[in-house]
Amino acid sequence: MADSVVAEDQKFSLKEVLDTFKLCLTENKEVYLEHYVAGWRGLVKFLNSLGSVFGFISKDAVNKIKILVGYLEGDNGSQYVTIQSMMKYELDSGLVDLTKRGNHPESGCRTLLRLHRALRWLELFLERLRTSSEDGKTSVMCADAYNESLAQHHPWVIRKAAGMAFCMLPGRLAFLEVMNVGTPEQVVAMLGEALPLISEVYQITEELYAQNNMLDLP
Ligand SMILES: CCCCCCCCCCCCC/C=C/[C@@H](O)[C@H](COP(=O)(O)O)NC(=O)CCCCCCCCCCCCCCC
Repeated sequence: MADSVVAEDQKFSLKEVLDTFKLCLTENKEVYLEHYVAGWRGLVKFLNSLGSVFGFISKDAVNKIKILVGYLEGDNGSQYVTIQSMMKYELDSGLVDLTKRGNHPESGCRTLLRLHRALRWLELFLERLRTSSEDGKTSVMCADAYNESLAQHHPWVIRKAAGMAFCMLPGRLAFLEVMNVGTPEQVVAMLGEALPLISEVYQITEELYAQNNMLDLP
């Protein structure tokens, strides 16, 4: 993918993603948009390294990353430092389509909500991977995590395409290897470190959207 947001030749490392999620929270538990987006960039790198069947998924993620980077680097970038400040700014300025898509189809809030839902999938999937046995099937772990989370927000045709892509996932060992951490035991240990961070960022964001009645933004 010739894309400046996620260059193809960059190698994925789980450590890098872990580090970006570590940077995500401010002292008073707000979520830095810059690091959140950087975490997603790292994950997309991983997805790209798995092959072109996942292209339609990474393309959508990259589009959403680009929208958010556009805001971060735009004239009102200072309003987009944290998810909290973004939400306040967009709501106060009437920049969010709350019930149906209209003048603001690509608000930061609705765009980030899509990635946020995908973060729940990631959390569920990585937890399955972490606790799986040697003969565990990544395709099944991935599909179970998806059905429990993101699938509820996707129409039939996307669910179907996603289901087909999952079947192309490498087996557990090969999968752990692409993470570039070391032995399977070391990957499992690092997942154990990464998951609470991902989970905390997810929970904080989820509560924020819930408090503002924005969990169903169109
Ligand atoms: C490792 C295998 C990767 C499987 C990825 C599982 C998620 C499957 C998602 C399928 C999304 C299909 C693409 C289209 C989505 C959009 O319709 C839909 C709605 O957007 P809209 O309201 O703007 O229309 N978009 C979304 O829900 C956002 C999807 C974002 C998916 C990002 C997935 C990144 C996966 C990263 C893999 C990392 C693996 C773990 C490594 C440590």
